[in-house]
Amino acid sequence: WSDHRKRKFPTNFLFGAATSAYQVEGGWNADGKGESIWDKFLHDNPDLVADGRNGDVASDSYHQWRRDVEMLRELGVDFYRFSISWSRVLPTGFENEINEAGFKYYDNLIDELLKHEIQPMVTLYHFELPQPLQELGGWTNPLSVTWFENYAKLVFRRYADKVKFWITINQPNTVCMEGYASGIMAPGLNSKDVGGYECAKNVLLAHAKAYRAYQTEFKKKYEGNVGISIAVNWFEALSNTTENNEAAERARAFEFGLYLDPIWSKKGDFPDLVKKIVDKKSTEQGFKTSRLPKLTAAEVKLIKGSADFLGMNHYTTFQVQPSQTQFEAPSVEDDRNTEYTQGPAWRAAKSPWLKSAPYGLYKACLHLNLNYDYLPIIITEHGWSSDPGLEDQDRVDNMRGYLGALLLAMEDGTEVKGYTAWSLMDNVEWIAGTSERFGLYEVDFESEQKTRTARLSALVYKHIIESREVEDAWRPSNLKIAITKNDKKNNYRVEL
Ligand SMILES: CCCCCCCCCCCCC/C=C/[C@@H](O)[C@@H](N)CO[C@@H]1O[C@H](CO)[C@@H](O)[C@H](O)[C@H]1O
Repeated sequence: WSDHRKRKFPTNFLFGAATSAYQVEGGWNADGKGESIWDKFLHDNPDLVADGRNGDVASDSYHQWRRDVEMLRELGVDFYRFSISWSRVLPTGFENEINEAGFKYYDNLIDELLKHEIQPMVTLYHFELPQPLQELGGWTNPLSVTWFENYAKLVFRRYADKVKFWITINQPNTVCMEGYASGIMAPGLNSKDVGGYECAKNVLLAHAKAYRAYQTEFKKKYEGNVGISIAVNWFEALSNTTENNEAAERARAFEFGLYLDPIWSKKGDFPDLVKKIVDKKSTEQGFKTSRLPKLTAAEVKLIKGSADFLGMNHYTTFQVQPSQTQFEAPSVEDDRNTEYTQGPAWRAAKSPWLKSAPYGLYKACLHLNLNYDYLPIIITEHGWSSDPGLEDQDRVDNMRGYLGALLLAMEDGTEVKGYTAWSLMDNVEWIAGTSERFGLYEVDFESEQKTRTARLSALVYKHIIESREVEDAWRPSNLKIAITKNDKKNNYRVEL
């Protein structure tokens, strides 16, 4: 695990930084933008936000996008992962009413990126459904599959010539289980028994329809890649007992297998383990049909193989044992029956769920290799939360630890094509507001321009990108960052 051989990222490995629309853009109702579920959720529940800062203004990227691109140039990244706000371009969610001013914002951003040879990696859906669609049931309505497909096609049509990396949906696990089951994210539904699973089915179908549409209409001409980002944190047994090993297997199946298996497993469909548990409990609980919806043979076929790459969002590791308390039933929690802890000695970030355990990334990568036949991966998010402050040594240590683990996983056969730091800048961390800072750049939320200043981690990341290696002892002489010409900039056409 820790020999001292020098390992380097290959020259065609891509480095990037990420944000999402609600978290950075602000301009929540500017120039004809419609209301999204996050606008409504936090306007209706202001007390939910830890420090009261919601996404109304956020980091003001709606106006500060030139500075954002300048920061990306300072870092020397190959690509910028950002999301399009569905409500900004289609205020009602439907394609009959297009907000040209909203599209203009993304036109400007994309053109500015390309002008500086930074590739746009566009996420079509990062947690923000247009509110009018939520009022029709949101992702629990089977029509959501068509709503998303139509929206995706419209955006593909507009940008297929400029955007070569697409992510359909960010973290279906979060969208469904935190939005519809636990309700701690928008739209805040508490449908612990059925809603989360219905959402999972529809989100997967929506993703697959968008993928197939790209294949049919755009792939040949534009040769872009379409993937999906899934939260793949690592879940392992708290100790080596049969009960704990089985609980860890359940955690992996419910937390990410539910979304990975239908796309990448040999037979497609939801994991057998999840089907077996939910089907059995549903019968015992008096349901006539399983709370886990069935995928028809045609749906299994549609979803299977519907991605050019896995966008892996990885932050941390959880140690798993069977739940020590009885969950309310019926519920996803009761189905999964797990309890998570984290190593007491692991360094803790500002977010209560986030501790540093780089070996977990290595194990997760090997797990994916073994179970999903060496699928191509781009790390589409990894990051660390802190208090404000420019000397973020913890973030630096975390990034170095995880990039070191990634190099080992690649050496051991994992097909990783790129890495994305979350986040380019401080932003609205959902209900944590701005109380948890994830940025390589600090944002002064009190200032008029939402002034951005490079942290130590920005300089270290820049050095890693330039040198393509992780040097623990490297430190800049000061915290000034400037744009350097990078002749070796990657040509983004990655072979997947
Ligand atoms: C003894 C302590 C044990 C702590 C156990 C806590 C149990 C918590 C239960 C699980 C909670 C899961 C938390 C994991 C969350 C991340 O995977 C998720 N937040 C990643 O989402 C992306 O992360 C960014 C930073 O949070 C976010 O800003 C971005 O929008 C998301 O795409």
